[in-house]
Amino acid sequence: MSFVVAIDGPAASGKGTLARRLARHYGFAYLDTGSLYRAVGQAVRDAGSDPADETAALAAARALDINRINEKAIRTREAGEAASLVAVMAPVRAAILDFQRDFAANPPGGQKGAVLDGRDIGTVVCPDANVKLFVTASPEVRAHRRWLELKGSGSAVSEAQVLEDTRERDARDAGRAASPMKQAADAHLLDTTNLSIEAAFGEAVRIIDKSMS
Ligand SMILES: Nc1ncnc2c1ncn2[C@@H]1O[C@H](COP(=O)(O)OP(=O)(O)OP(=O)(O)O)[C@@H](O)[C@H]1O
Ligand SMILES: Nc1ccn([C@@H]2O[C@H](COP(=O)(O)O)[C@@H](O)[C@H]2O)c(=O)n1
Repeated sequence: MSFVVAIDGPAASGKGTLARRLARHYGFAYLDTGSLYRAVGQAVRDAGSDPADETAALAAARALDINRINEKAIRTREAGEAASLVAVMAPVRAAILDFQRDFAANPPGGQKGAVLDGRDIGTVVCPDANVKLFVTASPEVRAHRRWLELKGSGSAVSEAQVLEDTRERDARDAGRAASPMKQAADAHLLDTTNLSIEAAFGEAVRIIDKSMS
C-alpha cells in the first residue's frame, strides 16, 4: 500500500518546495495539484474564454493532459488567478479528483509512496493520508517570497500588488463552498514564517519519520 503525505496550505507558503524535497528524500512520487488547476485556468485563457465561465472551464478540465502542461506558462500571476477562479467550480474539481486519488494510491514508477500538495489534499483528495501537514506563513512573508520569485523570472509586478493578489487568492480559496482550503483536523501545522527551507524540511522529516516507525 502506498504511503501518502498530504500537504496543504495557502499560496507561496512553501508547500511545493517542501513536498518536492520530501519526495526526493523518501523516494516517493510527487504531484503538485495546483499545477492541474493552473493548467485548466491557463487553457481557458488560451482559448480566449473567461476563467469564470464554467462551461469553458469544465471542457478544459476534461481535456486536461498532464503530460502536455506548459510549466512556464502556468507559473505566471495571471495563470494563478485563473486557477483560483476555475477551482471554485465543483464540476471542475470533480473532473480531476480521480486522477489525484489514483496518483496517491498507485504512484507512477512503482514508487512506494506519494507526496501531494494543494489546498484540499488532507481533507478531500486523501482524507486517509498517512501524514498530513498544513504549511503556512504570514501573508507578508509569503508575498515577499513570491515577489522575489516573479522578479527573478522577469516580472515587473510590485510587491504590494503581489500581497494584494495573495490576500485575494487566500480569501477565495478558503471561502469557496467546494473543497475550501482548510487545515484537516489531524494535520500538523508547520508555520514557515521564521523557518528556513532547511529547517522546515527537518521538521517535516521528524514528523514523517515518527509516523513511519
Ligand atoms: N521556508 C522558506 N524560507 C524562504 N523561502 C521559502 C521557504 N519555503 C519556500 N520558499 C520560497 O518561497 C517561494 C514559494 O514557495 P513554493 O512555491 O514552494 O510555495 P507554494 O506553497 O508551493 O506556492 P503555490 O501554492 O503558490 O504554488 C519559492 O520561491 C521558494 O523558494
Ligand atoms: N488542491 C488544490 C490545489 C490548487 N487549487 C487552486 O489552484 C490555485 C493555484 O494553486 P497553487 O498551489 O499553484 O498556487 C490555488 O490558488 C487554488 O485556487 C485548489 O483549489 N486545490
